[in-house]
Amino acid sequence: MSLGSTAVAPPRPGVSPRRPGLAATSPFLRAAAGDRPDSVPVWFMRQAGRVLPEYRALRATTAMLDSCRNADMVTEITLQPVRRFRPDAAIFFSDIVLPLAAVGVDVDIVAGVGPVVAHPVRAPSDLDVLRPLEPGDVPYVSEAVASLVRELGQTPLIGFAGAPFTLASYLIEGGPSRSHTRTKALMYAEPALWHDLLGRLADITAAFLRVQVDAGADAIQLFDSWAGALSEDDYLRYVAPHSTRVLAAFADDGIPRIHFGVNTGELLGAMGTAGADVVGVDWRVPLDEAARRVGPGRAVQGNLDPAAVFAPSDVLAAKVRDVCRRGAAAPGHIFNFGHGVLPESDPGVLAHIVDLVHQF
Ligand SMILES: Cc1c2[nH]c(c1CCC(=O)O)Cc1[nH]c(c(CCC(=O)O)c1C)Cc1[nH]c(c(CCC(=O)O)c1C)Cc1[nH]c(c(C)c1CCC(=O)O)C2
Repeated sequence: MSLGSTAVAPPRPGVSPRRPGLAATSPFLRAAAGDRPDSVPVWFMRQAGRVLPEYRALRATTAMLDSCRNADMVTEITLQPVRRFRPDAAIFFSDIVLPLAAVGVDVDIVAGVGPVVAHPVRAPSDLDVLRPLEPGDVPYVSEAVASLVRELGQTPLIGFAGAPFTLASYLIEGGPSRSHTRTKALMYAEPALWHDLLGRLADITAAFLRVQVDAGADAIQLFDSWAGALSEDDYLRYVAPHSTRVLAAFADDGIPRIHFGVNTGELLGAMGTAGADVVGVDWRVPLDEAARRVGPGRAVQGNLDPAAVFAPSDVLAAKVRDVCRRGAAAPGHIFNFGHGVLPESDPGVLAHIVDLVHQF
């Protein structure tokens, strides 16, 4: 398989290309496929970085996006939480804005703030910078994925990307936003510009995921973190067609596709229909109810409140068991938080949660 070519990879149903047999043995891959492994698989969104002193030490003198462009650092940071917590999957260390920077968008990640875009998208000419992403734009990604697949042994690697709506929000607002006001204003007032923008972002997202999958990623997660800001009607009209196109590009790869957003209780069915094998659920909807909303044939991922790590240990244990019990209502369940690990979390408590889930 040539990373430099645009040829479509041959289908490899249910089998990891670099690690044949993993699909049958990995609890994470089995649950994603709707099966019930002996123990409930668990990993944590944002497990790579944030809470680990060894991450902070490694990152001390390197800017966030520069660390994402260094294959050795990406490999090491991805492995750090795997060594500490022994989760059932690793998540690739990168960021949702990395592919935007790789095609030439002037974006940086400001500590404590998040992504900041120098020239927000406001007019048709602002779209010119959003050219297609080529594998050669992100050589460090294929290099890091390949070395991780060698290092991880039996632990599957999750590749990821930001979904078109969430990326569009950063591009239009110029940075993080609570209300997504400018984003919605453009969506309602200029539908042609909106669909041109989301179409370009879908292409970039699919190309970024393709690089990770062709290099050996065993699963993908599409983060539409801010889709919960939309009504179902608007989601279906303005967003779902583009996310569907991204996920459809991996229909023949035989790898699980996870689709996640925050505050998406009313969108769970729609996000599943957009082409996911696994729907990520935040902590606001109990998992048995979420499984009902997602509908048959799809697994769920979630959904412990990330703030539960600050609860007394008996309260935490009861909450973990409750999530596991309710998750059994779905065809498959992957334990996770309902959103990313909070930066103040104690790494020891995270390791304890992994043990609790495995003992369930
Ligand atoms: C919205 C979003 C972003 N990035 C991401 C999302 C979607 C997930 C979600 O909803 O939380 C996804 C992401 N970002 C990062 C990962 C790495 C893998 C992982 O551990 O999950 C993943 C999967 C690394 C990161 N991305 C970022 C950090 C922190 C940078 C640092 O250590 O200084 C990490 C480890 C920075 C970032 N990047 C972004 C934000 C909001 C921030 C936080 C800013 C801050 O609080 O300082 C954009």
